[in-house]
Amino acid sequence: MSDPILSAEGLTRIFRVRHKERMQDLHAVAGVDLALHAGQTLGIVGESGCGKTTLNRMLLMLDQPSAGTVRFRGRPCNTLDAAGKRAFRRAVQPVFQNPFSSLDPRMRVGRIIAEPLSTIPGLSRAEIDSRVAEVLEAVGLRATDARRFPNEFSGGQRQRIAIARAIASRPEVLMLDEPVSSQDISIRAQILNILKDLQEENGLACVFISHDLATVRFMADEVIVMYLGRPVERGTAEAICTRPAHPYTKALLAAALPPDPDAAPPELPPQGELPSPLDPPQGCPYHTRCPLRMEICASHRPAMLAASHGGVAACHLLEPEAAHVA
Ligand SMILES: Nc1ncnc2c1ncn2[C@@H]1O[C@H](COP(=O)(O)OP(=O)(O)OP(=O)(O)O)[C@@H](O)[C@H]1O
Repeated sequence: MSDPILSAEGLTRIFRVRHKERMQDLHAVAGVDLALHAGQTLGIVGESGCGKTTLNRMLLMLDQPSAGTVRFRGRPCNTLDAAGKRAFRRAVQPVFQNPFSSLDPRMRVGRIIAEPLSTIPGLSRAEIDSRVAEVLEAVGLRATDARRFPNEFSGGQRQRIAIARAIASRPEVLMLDEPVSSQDISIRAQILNILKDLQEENGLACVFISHDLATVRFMADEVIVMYLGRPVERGTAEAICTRPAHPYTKALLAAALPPDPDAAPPELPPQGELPSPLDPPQGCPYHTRCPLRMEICASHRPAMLAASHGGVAACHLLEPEAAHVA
């Protein structure tokens, strides 16, 4: 396989926050390893607060890790010089969740989309206009929409404008942070299909972040499931969604499936609330909600172990001596 375009080792972000009158460490992301190859889509899934956005911001070089390294084409991002950073900004483009706040309402759509093209030296006005028209059409809008302002468009159209801007500089990687969760259900499939077509036509690599495993399954090749800042399972989207090994992934999957009146209740509903990341449980971080917890889960954090689906999961049930319990 080719070298990864973007990769991370031991990526960790600790925020210092005031809690109950004293300063405390909050481990928003802890020890994430990943590698993104050309043309591949990596899904990152987990419920609100599990660290997805913080991870995305570090991968985009918008936030500094507290520990660990992000690499762009093998080079640590914190060693990139000005030219390296420009190359990174051109190659790695974000699409955020909310196109109402991510598009400047005072700028015409054409200027918004042309912004990332400023990282490409020597482009003429005509070349910029032609690329803007091309990407507007690629997302199903009209070239003449370049003259309009964002508030003249619906939410779904604005997200398409955000996608047009992201692809304008012919990036290698799209970083998609909940790109459809602020959209009406009827618009979601349309935007996901546009993204999938762009991905296939341009060989784009994508990081696709979502709380919804069904959406991630549609978009991603590989999936990392996060819980309280840590990866708890990873594998192919097909494996994770058909043969999940971790009880948390099973719970996410049950929540993502459309309700079936004839089906039995979900096998493993999670119990209780998500613990505070300021006071994470000892041992396995999921043990306080896990219906299959064993004694060891409260005291020992499980290592990532090979799962039968070919990926890995951090669960004591995968240890050979637990086989009789599973
Ligand atoms: N700047 C910050 N300062 C302090 N804590 C933060 C900061 N940013 C995020 N956090 C905390 O880090 C944890 C992870 O947050 P993050 O936004 O990355 O999660 P998420 O999975 O993206 O959730 P959501 O989908 O709700 O955005 C949360 O507990 C959050 O409160």
